[in-house]
Amino acid sequence: SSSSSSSTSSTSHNEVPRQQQVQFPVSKLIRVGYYELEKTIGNGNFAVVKMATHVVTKSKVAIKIIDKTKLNEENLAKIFREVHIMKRLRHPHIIRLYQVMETEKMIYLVTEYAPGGEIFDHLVKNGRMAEPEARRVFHQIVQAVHYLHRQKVVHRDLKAENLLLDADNNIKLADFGFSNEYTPGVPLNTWCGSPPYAAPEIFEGRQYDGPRADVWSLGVVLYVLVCGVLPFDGPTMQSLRSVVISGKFRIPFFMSGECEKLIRHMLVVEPERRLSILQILAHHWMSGDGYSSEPELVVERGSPEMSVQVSPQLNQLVIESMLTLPDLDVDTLLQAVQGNAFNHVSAIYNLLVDQ
Ligand SMILES: CC1(C)C(=O)N([C@H]2C=Cc3c(O)cccc32)c2nc(Nc3ccccc3)ncc21
Repeated sequence: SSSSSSSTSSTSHNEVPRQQQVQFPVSKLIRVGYYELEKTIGNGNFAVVKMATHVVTKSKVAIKIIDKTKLNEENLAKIFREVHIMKRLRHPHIIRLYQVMETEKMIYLVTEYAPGGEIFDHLVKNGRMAEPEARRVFHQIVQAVHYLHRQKVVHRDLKAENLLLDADNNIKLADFGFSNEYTPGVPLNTWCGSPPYAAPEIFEGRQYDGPRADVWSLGVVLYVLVCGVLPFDGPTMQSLRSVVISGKFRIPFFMSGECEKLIRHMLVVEPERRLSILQILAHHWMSGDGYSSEPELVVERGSPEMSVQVSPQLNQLVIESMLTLPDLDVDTLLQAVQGNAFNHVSAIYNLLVDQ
């Protein structure tokens, strides 16, 4: 029931007291670690992803909650590989892993939250992108994949559904479930990714060069951004397979000549003849109409910025953490200060630094 508030000092006597809003009791807060769980943003077969807020920093994060008891050996190994890879990545256009919490039955991956959702949904809602917008977005995607390949990681599941957007409509590459480390020159052979984005050599079940297969998927992504539809599609896997292997796709009237050239040099059936990432970045369409590609800040692995600098702000924070979160043990603090930890204190530090 609503209670009428007896008005306070500011109201003169003849004013009718304000009807106070009906106050609902605060819903029962579910806390995991130092995070309060909020709405569900994704449901996978073994995982649910929820938005959450850090109780100290008030930062918004996403938490991927995985029930280990529902996973077989293979999927469990995939999760640990995903975590192992994400721990090594630090790039403005790749979702950042902040913290890993594990109990007997559950794993909680605390990551950066991308409020803009999937670029796929953005295309469904707004239709195909104008080329200048597609150029800005695709440039960020190529930079993220270029960074991955420099870290000797292939994504293997690049698709519009895994390209998330942050609050400023910048790209945040997500979902490293299929990604893997690779050794240049050593071919891979695991069938991966989403069929409409998969390279011909993968459909043929042949061994394939990881980075070149990612480049094919990037070609499909660029086509989707500019056209709003898939270049290769079909009612059955068999018909899709044959159209991909044929390498035949249609260029709509509205696509610029430069964009067509770039796409035709990425969607090449022969992996060896496909453009490399560097050639894509150097392509005329990528610079476009005076598109100034300012170099993005990239924290390379092993660089001094990568290891946590014990800064005054961290010291201050450690003290505050001790005060507000009494049940922190000392080695959590020590690990965080040494850097490359993914625990409560390093999460607080990195969430504040990124804020
Ligand atoms: C933890 C992580 C990286 C993740 O696993 N997901 C899931 C959840 C939904 C989903 C998807 O729809 C596509 C890819 C990844 C995901 C995330 N989703 C978001 N934002 C979002 C916001 C509105 C709609 C969709 C995604 N931020 C971070 C993540």
